Amino acid sequence: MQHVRTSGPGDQAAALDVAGVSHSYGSKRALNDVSFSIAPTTFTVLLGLNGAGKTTLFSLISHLYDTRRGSIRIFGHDVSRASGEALRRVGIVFQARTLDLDLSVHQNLSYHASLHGIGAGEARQRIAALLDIVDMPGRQHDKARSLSGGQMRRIEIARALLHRPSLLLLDEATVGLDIQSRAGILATIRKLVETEGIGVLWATHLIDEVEDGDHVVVLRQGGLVAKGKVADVVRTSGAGSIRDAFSRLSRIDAAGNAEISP
Ligand SMILES: Nc1ncnc2c1ncn2[C@@H]1O[C@H](COP(=O)(O)OP(=O)(O)OP(=O)(O)O)[C@@H](O)[C@H]1O
Repeated sequence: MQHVRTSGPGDQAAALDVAGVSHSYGSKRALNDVSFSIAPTTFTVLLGLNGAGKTTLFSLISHLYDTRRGSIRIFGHDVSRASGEALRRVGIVFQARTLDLDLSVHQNLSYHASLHGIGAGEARQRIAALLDIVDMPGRQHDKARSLSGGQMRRIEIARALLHRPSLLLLDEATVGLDIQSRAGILATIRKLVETEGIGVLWATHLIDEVEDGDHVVVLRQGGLVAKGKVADVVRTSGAGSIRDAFSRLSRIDAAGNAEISP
């Protein structure tokens, strides 16, 4: 993986720079000294089995939790010290469903547009354009309750893009969806990298969501066990495929210890 380091905020900075981040819930260590960077306009898969620490990392990046050990920078802006500047550049789709089911698609989106200071006229145009991008054209007046799980996810993706972020984070965005909806949403997000030039961090435990050209960051029990381009991770782990590499990298012995050192 390309590792971009800069001394301060700016366009040349990494889209996301996670440096030496640890987090504990009481005595439970959920993340342990995790460091990686993602470059702008790349699709990076954050891979980890249940409990690997993906959601904890997203909670720190989105400043739901304060980062007490290590630092997180978004385009050079420190999430703890300049959270407004940092978070303005990021859109987030959380694992849990967050649409208000009693509101229409437009009402759900325009509420968030106003939170971002987008006026009503601009919001209307932006919403129409985003519904096209997420393959839900003209669905402004549908009640959220009437949408399928996959369609709701698409609206949540549109909502995360309202303020034109340069980095999009998605936490298990396809969980609970059928195989066709999963593939469709993944294709939509991959296209966004090309057409909108945004960087994406896609968290999943599903190895079939990884493609050969992707970058991957692999977490196991809160530790980073691999990072880089798929081909590099496959080679360094001595595996024959990314599926095989993930299986080896995620392996835990009977005593609950990791079998392969990072
Ligand atoms: N609020 C909490 N209190 C205590 N422990 C927690 C809390 N949230 C997460 N953990 C623990 O921290 C570890 C990492 O959990 P996390 O949810 O970040 O992993 P994950 O990779 O997102 O898994 P999943 O895919 O199941 O959501 C797990 O051992 C989990 O049990």
